Amino acid sequence: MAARAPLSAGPAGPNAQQSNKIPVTIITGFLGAGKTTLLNYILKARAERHISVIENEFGEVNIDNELVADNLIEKEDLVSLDNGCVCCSLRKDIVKALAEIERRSRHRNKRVDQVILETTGLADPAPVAFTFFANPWIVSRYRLDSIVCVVDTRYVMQHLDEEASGGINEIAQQLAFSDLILLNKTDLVGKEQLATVHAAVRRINQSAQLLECRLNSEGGQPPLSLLLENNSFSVNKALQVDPDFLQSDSGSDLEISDTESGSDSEDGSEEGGAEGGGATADTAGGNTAAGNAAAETSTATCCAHHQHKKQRMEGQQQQQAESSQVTSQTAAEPCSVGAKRQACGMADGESTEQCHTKGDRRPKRRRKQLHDLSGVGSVGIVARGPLDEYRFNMFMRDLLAEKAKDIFRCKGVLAVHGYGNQRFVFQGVHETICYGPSDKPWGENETRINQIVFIGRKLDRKALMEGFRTCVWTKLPEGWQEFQDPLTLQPYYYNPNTKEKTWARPVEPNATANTVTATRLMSMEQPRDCLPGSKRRNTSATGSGHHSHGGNNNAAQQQANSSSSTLSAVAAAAGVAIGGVAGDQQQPQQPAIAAAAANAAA
Ligand SMILES: Nc1nc2c(ncn2[C@@H]2O[C@H](COP(=O)(O)OP(=O)(O)OP(=O)(O)O)[C@@H](O)[C@H]2O)c(=O)[nH]1
Repeated sequence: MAARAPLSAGPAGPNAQQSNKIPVTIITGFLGAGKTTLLNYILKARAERHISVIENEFGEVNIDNELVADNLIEKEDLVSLDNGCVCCSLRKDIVKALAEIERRSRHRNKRVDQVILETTGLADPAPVAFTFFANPWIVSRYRLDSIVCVVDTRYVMQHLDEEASGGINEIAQQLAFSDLILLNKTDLVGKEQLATVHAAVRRINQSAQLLECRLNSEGGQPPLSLLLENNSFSVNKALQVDPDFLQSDSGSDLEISDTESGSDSEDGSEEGGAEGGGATADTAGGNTAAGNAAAETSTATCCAHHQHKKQRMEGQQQQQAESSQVTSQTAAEPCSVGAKRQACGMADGESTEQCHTKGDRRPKRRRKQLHDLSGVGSVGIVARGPLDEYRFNMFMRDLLAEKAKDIFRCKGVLAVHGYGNQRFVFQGVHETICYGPSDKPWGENETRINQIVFIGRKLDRKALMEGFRTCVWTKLPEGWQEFQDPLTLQPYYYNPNTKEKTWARPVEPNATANTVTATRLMSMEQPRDCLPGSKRRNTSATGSGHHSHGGNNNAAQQQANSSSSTLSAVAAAAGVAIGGVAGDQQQPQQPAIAAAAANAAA
């Protein structure tokens, strides 16, 4: 895409350069907080604004694509990253996604005014944000406008308390890095709980703007002007939260090598073939981006060689401690951020990016995020054929009665017997379940494929799959009829020939044998040799692949690739396509689906 038309006429000079860049808003927030609801609200309320969306979903089934698609003007406005988590393994894929957005924009001759990136509910936004400063191609075209964090006021305290002891607290990280924090679902909490959440959030982030809202109801949403284009992301603020924000690490997924500087190869455009073709063409065509990029690359890191002690935030207290520590360092150290800004001739009010055009070092990649979510994983289930409503309700009721605390999130797109073409969307956050019709009906001849994902602790893949199998509607065997108990509405079955009566639905043997399949349990636990302090930290896993969350080692990779039950394979066996780039065949590499599907069948 050639230089983008400015959104508004701005002053000449560096600020004008900034305003020519496409603003990017990162939406973060824990599982089920309301990120997709926010995104859909923005897409509905956007008026003339052309918005492209990057969806990153953990797990191998991408339900959010379905939930967002209806609000897109065109399906090409959505690029999905569904093979892992952007903060761990897919940062390079962000670059590819942006190159893809640009390619489509050029192809359709349609400008993009705004990009919104929705991260997974477990992502640390810091490394994602870092990508917007470390990658020269991105720096030349995009600017990080703000990080918006959505908070589920009903469950946030539970998660803050629960995980603080287990290493990195995902929610605390998300809160700490955000510029705007939306305290959502205020309809589900009382004043006291709201006050507790307010105080807890403020302890973690003193500077972000806080807004209470009800994102799923009209009148409860903040005005768009508060959400987009408010230019509130600040590198200095990010450095206060994490002194390592612009520091290097030893990984390879975002490394900028000498040969890559000033070229687009790092950005994925070279590797991505057609995906990134646009970016390459621009650069080759003498676009100033390459120059900007090289300049930015060479110095983005006048801040990058600050030798702040390696520290990661572990819960609120440490974050606060770091915050004050950094403040004092900034004031005292000759190589503090503030000092560097002056050394670079950067006046107050100038962006860090301008500062970075005068330095002498290129950035290296920020340390790869390491999650340690012991016992947390996800299971995706695909079931062919409509569900029996009663049995599905009972299955979910029993499951949540036993495991609501451990099931952080479940969501799905379902077909239910007796409802014709009506497609259903199923949403669960712990025991809060929402289940209703989707705006998009099933196509007349579309195969009914249910997709559902469970994310949580100690998931029993086999039990989930077998439980779900009992929910699939099957034709009654010869002679049986269905009745309903008038009091409980529970169905029962009667065979007038044999006079048999049963509450359990009679099923022909093997009636559902091949209709239900589940992904392997994708663990989010950090493999031992990737944990801090290990000498065997993997640096080879790059880009798109099937990585477990934070588990980017070869073993995990091999397991993922050879898994006979990945959802892609399952989906292939079921005859559906899942995830990938909506409306485009040029997708990130998928495993050999046919082979995997054969394994799955075996
Ligand atoms: N009661 C209530 N429910 C809400 C509100 N906002 C969103 N929800 C519901 O919360 C559930 C989860 O919302 P999503 O937008 O899918 O959450 P998410 O953060 O995108 O979820 P993940 O992507 O899975 O992490 C859905 O059932 C929403 O309808 C709100 O203000 N009040």
